[in-house]
Amino acid sequence: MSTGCESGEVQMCHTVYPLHSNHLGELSAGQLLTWIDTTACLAAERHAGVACVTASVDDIQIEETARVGQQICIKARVNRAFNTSMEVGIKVAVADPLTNVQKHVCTAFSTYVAKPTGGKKVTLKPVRLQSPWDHLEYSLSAERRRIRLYHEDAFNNLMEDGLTFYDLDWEEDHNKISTDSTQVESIELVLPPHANHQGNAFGGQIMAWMETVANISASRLCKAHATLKSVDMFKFRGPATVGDRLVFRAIVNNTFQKSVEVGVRVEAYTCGEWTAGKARHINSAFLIYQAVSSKGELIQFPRVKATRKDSVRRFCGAIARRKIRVARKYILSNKPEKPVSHPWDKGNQSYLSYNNIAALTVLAAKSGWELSSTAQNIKTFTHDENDVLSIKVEMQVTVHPRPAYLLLSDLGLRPNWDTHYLSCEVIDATGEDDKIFHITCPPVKQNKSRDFIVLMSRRSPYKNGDPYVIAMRSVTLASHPPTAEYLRGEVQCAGFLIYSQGKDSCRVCYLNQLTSGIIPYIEENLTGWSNSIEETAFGCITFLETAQVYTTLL
Ligand SMILES: CCCCCC(=O)SCCNC(=O)CCNC(=O)[C@H](O)C(C)(C)COP(=O)(O)OP(=O)(O)OC[C@H]1O[C@@H](n2cnc3c(N)ncnc32)[C@H](O)[C@@H]1OP(=O)(O)O
Repeated sequence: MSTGCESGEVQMCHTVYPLHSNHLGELSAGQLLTWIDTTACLAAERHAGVACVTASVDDIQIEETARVGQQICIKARVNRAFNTSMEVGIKVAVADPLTNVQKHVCTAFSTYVAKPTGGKKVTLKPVRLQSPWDHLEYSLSAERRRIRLYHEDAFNNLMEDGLTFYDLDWEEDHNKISTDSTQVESIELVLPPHANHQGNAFGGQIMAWMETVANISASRLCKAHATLKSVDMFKFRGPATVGDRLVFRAIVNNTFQKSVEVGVRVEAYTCGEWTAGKARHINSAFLIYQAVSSKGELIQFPRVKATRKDSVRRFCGAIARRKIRVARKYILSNKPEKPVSHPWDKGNQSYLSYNNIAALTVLAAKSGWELSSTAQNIKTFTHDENDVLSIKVEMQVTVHPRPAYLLLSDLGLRPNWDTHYLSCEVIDATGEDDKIFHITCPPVKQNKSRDFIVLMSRRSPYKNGDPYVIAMRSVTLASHPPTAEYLRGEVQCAGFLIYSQGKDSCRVCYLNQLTSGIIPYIEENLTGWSNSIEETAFGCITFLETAQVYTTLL
């Protein structure tokens, strides 16, 4: 292990030996979590100059598996010191000595608190910022801290909604499974090798034990060897010390299409507390597993049957956590985005119009949409693939599909039902079915108002059963360049598909493949602070049901 360079970075390198791996010869997730925690804590202590404890660990997505014989390199550094706590950023890579190929395993952010000395809290010195990267991480860490400290409130908000906004019987599915057989209980005694010199059990060791029981629980449901894909944000509520008995209880909370969430609760007891049955709840964590079939494909899971009060709470909790995870991933990602707008000129108009319709049709047909809420006649879904997040809102409307199509494709009417639209005017057109709109939207988070230049292409069904399609994507128009008045945003792929459901009823699906220009408008919804998506959908249904009378008169 190196002592770190000038920048305060601490590195740990290991060759993966059989003792670090599972029966498949892959580095065990528990061992990885232990190394991550140790390296990060040492980076924190290097900055603080005193002993530190792990307060919390943000979501970790594990992108690559390391195998026996490969080398793991963990780099950790303090991004920002707050008051008594600091954020440590960790990067893990795996290298194969035979091929020299290096791959990214995961990025993690942990918070460490300097242990009080002589009963007094230790105020940390600020971090010395050198490179532009240091400055970027410094400012992003404040945003991450905000989300971290509100994590519990965000979760509680979503749970309140979850119970009102999720109808467990929304689909008739007789293949739903019970998770009762996935309950696992295990006990560990904290011995000196599991603890630091002050006798506190290492956070990484506790995480490794949690992973062991969670893995057993997930494997029982998968009927295959489960692999840890991600760890939800969690906090260390209180310490465990040498001599404590730690009881771990795991159970599968919910399944998504190709993953399962396992919840693990850890209770600590001294010998006396053990006999008296007085538990200290020191940690709860939620781990996401996947499993591969004998054909090498990811196993698809049936839905979970939640009947008892407790299993309903765990079922809804898993959906709420998934929402927060997805939101965090996209809100905090600072990956550069390629511009999505193409110039709208005579040479490519038909191509852009075709592409507009085709992109929306392909987005709608994708598999892997995860349901996030159900409420009366509205269902919302998310789709998270290759770092692209999309949302879908399905609305049941008692309107013939044709008036719904005419009303929704007249974007000038949209400010009547969608508060995210301030104004919308036609600025160019090649006919009734392909129009360019200039849309303005209200400011979010003290930023300027945004505007969008959007091509709307619409098509009636060619044959019975096809939907009406209204597609939208950004284009650039030389006559309407970005101005100082607005932040110019972009729409990658959005719009409506309207399916007939009998004489006077239709299913309207709104889809949007999110870009950084759109995320600010639904960020609070994604993180559980508002129901703006559902409220807008209610507005849309009411608008269609009351306005249709006018279109039928046309
Ligand atoms: C070598 C390897 C060693 C590995 C190290 C370990 O494993 S240690 C072992 C595992 N970890 C533990 O045992 C820790 C158990 N937990 C605790 O002891 C305690 O919960 C705690 C010290 C972390 C926090 O205690 P309190 O909540 O009472 O303290 P207090 O409210 O004053 O908060 C102290 C600082 O922590 C921050 N803080 C509190 N909870 C937080 C959370 N979930 N995520 C991020 N930061 C948090 C606060 O904002 C504050 O920062 P500011 O002051 O900056 O505003």
